[in-house]
Amino acid sequence: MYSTHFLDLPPLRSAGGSVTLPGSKSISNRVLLLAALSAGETTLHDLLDSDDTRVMLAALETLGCGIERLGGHSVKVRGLAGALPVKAAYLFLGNAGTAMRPLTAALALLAAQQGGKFELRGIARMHERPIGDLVDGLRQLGCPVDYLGNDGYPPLRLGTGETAALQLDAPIRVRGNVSSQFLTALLLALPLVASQDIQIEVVGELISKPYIEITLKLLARFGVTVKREGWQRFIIPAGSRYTSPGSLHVEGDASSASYFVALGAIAESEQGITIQGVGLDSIQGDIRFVEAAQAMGAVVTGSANSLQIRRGAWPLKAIDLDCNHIPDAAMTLAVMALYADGTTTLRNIESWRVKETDRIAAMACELRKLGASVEEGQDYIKVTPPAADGWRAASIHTYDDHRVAMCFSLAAFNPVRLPLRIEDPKCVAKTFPDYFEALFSVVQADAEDIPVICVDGPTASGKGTLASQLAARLGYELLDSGALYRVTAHAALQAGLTLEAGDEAAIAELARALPVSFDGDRVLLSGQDVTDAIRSETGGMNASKVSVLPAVRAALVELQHGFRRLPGLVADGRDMGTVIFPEAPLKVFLNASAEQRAVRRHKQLISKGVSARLEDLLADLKERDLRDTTRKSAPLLPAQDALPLDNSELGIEESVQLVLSWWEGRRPFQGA
Ligand SMILES: Nc1ncnc2c1ncn2[C@@H]1O[C@H](COP(=O)(O)OP(=O)(O)O)[C@@H](O)[C@H]1O
Ligand SMILES: Nc1ccn([C@@H]2O[C@H](COP(=O)(O)OP(=O)(O)O)[C@@H](O)[C@H]2O)c(=O)n1
Repeated sequence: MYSTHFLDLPPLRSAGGSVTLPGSKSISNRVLLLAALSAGETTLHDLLDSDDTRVMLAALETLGCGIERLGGHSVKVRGLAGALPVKAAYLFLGNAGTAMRPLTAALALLAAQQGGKFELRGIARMHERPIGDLVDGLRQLGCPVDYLGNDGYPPLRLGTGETAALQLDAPIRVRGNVSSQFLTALLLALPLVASQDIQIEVVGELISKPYIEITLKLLARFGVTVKREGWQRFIIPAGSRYTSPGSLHVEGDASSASYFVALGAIAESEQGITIQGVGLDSIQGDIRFVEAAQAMGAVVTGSANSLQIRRGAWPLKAIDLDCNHIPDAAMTLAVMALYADGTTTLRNIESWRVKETDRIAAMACELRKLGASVEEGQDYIKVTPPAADGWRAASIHTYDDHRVAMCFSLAAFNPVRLPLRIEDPKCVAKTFPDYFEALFSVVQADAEDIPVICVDGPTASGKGTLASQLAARLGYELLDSGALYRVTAHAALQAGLTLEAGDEAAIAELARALPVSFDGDRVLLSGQDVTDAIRSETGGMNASKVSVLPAVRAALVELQHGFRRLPGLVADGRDMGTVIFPEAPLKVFLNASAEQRAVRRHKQLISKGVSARLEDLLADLKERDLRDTTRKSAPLLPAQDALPLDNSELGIEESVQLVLSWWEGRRPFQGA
């Protein structure tokens, strides 16, 4: 996951390959609860790992349910078979609506039936999210429920510790036009107490039917078949009992699929995009996004559990669509509209106004930043793409809304090759923590569009420190080119070679196929951790010796170019700006006095428990400087367009901030 303040996407060119989607949030939390309420053990595979599911798992453990994490995205749940081993508990449910509502219903009923007492709380925002309709329904059933804060909102106390008689004769009436999660909560909970037929009556038109359908299908997997009359009446048959299906795979999230369906429709591609984990048999309503994408031009084929998408019509075809059936995925259509041949109108989307943010206002504002013309109504949005010369490099504000962040990433395919900034990219954690990693695994940019920041300079000037900080703040890849010379020298010595010109060809051959890999800050040679060996002062001196040999330098060029990957690169070395990435948009030449550098290195070594004499270090460092600056091949010199930075008097953070401000000055996102 990218936890940076922002993530800059270079202009993207094409796409192709396969992505596996994280599990559906709605399904994950429903099956966790169902498995916990069932008799028997259930192994759940492909669960979503997110804030909401973590909260649910913790709550179930508190309630005495056995949870065994099997690694990957699998857990084994030992069900409670409807019994309450823990009769009193305090549950903190964060901001997880998909945990708060169903747990409220289930625990209120079980507390009344078995004499329990539970307190359910969340974060402040959770205490502003209404729950009154559900509480009214539970009170009709005879469950004692108390508001501990404001009436109509969590926190709640469920039960009194005594049993209470349940009234199951009269139909329970719930309003259909409020959150379908209340109806889902009752449907999940009532089979626990179905000593007789129990009826739920929906008053008014039921919204979000696809989500109720998911609930009913999952109940059936756990052995409970609810009868329904249209969408107005649901009957839970007497004697219903949850039984474990043994194991169950959670489908990939169909709303998350929309970004990759759109990607397939937008990007040039030889092989197309394949989505694994969700397909045409999906039980999720948002799978119907596929039809909307097809109407805009996507060519989609699929099987039960996967989808293949290719670009069809280009430009995309503008559409006019009622999006009531796919409210979440429809945001993706608003971004696809940037590539359409006219004005796209998305109607019946008033629910966007009350989601994570006012999504109609948010989409309109951000689309306009890109240059689109947007008309916004109470329940619709009309998007007209920018003219070819009307596109702007925008910094997209994401409103703590995962879907805004994900759908706008597709604007990086703009035809005028402008980069795009996504603010607060970690907001995708709500449903798809590794969204950007998944995106980068299937998209390509032209190498010259992938930005490189070069940090060159002499030993102990702070290059490594500065470069790794820059990479961390920008979410960029890091190239520690010195490590490659260090590993080459190490491999040469291991192979019995000298580090002199006589062995140049042999060392170069080794370097050309160097089996080096990086694992965090560990350096591996043929899978063996050689970090400590190469990071020694002798390792540095040996590197300096092999780095003089032109054939060795040439042999390492391709390996270094390979580090230029999405979304960008910070490269640290001696010749990054002069030889390896001469067209890099920012080059920094770092320096500090030899004495300062010797003191820094001395401190660094002492802190690692390595004893060293300052005078020796100063002499070594001067020797290395001399060799690096006077060698014939790629000597240590500032590139002509490098910005010098003498950090003798600057702290680390000051240096980092200064270079970040230089970088910002070269980015096109004005006023970001
Ligand atoms: N601007 C700075 N001010 C003070 N110390 C620094 C600064 N930059 C780096 N250092 C310290 O100097 C030492 C050498 O830095 P390092 O990044 O390893 O240098 P290089 O990669 O250029 O050899 C480290 O202990 C680091 O914490
Ligand atoms: N791009 C590079 C990087 C390192 N090197 C050589 O490799 C040696 C070790 O590099 P390094 O960056 O790991 O060393 P320090 O600056 O951290 O001491 C340097 O002294 C250079 O001689 C190089 O020639 N070109």
